[in-house]
Amino acid sequence: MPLSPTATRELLHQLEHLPNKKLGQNFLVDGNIVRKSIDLAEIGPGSAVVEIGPGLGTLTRAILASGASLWAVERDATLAAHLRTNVLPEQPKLQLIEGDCLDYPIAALPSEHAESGYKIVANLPYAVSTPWMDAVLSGPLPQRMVLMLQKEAADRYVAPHGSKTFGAISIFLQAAYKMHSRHLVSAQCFHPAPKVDSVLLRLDLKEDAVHFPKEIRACIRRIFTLRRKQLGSLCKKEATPGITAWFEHLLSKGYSPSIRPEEITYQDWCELLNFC
Ligand SMILES: C[S@@+](CC[C@H](N)C(=O)[O-])C[C@H]1O[C@@H](n2cnc3c(N)ncnc32)[C@H](O)[C@@H]1O
Repeated sequence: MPLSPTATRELLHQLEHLPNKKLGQNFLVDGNIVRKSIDLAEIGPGSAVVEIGPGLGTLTRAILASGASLWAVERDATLAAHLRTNVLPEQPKLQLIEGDCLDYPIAALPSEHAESGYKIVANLPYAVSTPWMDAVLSGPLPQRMVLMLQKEAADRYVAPHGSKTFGAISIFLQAAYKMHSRHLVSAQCFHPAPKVDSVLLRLDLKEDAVHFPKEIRACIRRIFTLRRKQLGSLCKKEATPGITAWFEHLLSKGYSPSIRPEEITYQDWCELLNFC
């Protein structure tokens, strides 16, 4: 396992591979962070786990060492070939596909595992973390996610209503997940060191998780593209009886007619489902 910057540089040299910035190739080189990710995930024999972007296979091997079964998706052809040659043959519990996580948000996880409870453990490619999360939220929802993320994205996921970063993704995530823990991770834990701050986040599925259907997620996303406008005029624009009735319900609860979308709590956004 290349758990030092030197070993990682050597392996990349052997593979004649330069880390690709566009694919967010910042490889983990810190054993403590790998261990922490596995501890937070609480996985073992019998667990079904999905990993996005296994890269050189560092986190991958640690997940497999726990005894879990793993489904992974890697977009980079060189890294996927490395994993097929050097990791797959010795790891019967690994299923790897070469592809884009936006097309395969939970890799090739079979539907029986997706329905009966699975976890996601990943050091995400930061550029696609939000559209990927949106795809994951289409369901079936994972029981737990332990994710390395750009701090800015993590902040949006857990932003409280009323803050500038509260948006559609905050509503969908907070309706379904509770944040168990959030740790800042130093840039020195990666090779090459990223220029942005990173956070390790654990999210656990709530017992009373609320799942927004696709059309309602699209409607809320449209509303948040005009987040500085008054919610009343945005609801009028949407022009559906459900959203009009929901807005009237908000007014009856004491919200001001000039309220903006970001000032509504995620719980009140969840009530939209009772009207649609
Ligand atoms: C931050 S690195 C993590 C690598 C490895 N898991 C680790 O922790 O060292 C992100 C990984 O995601 C891969 N990747 C980037 N975009 C992807 C996409 N759209 N779909 C699947 N994998 C992607 C990169 O090639 C890279 O291997």
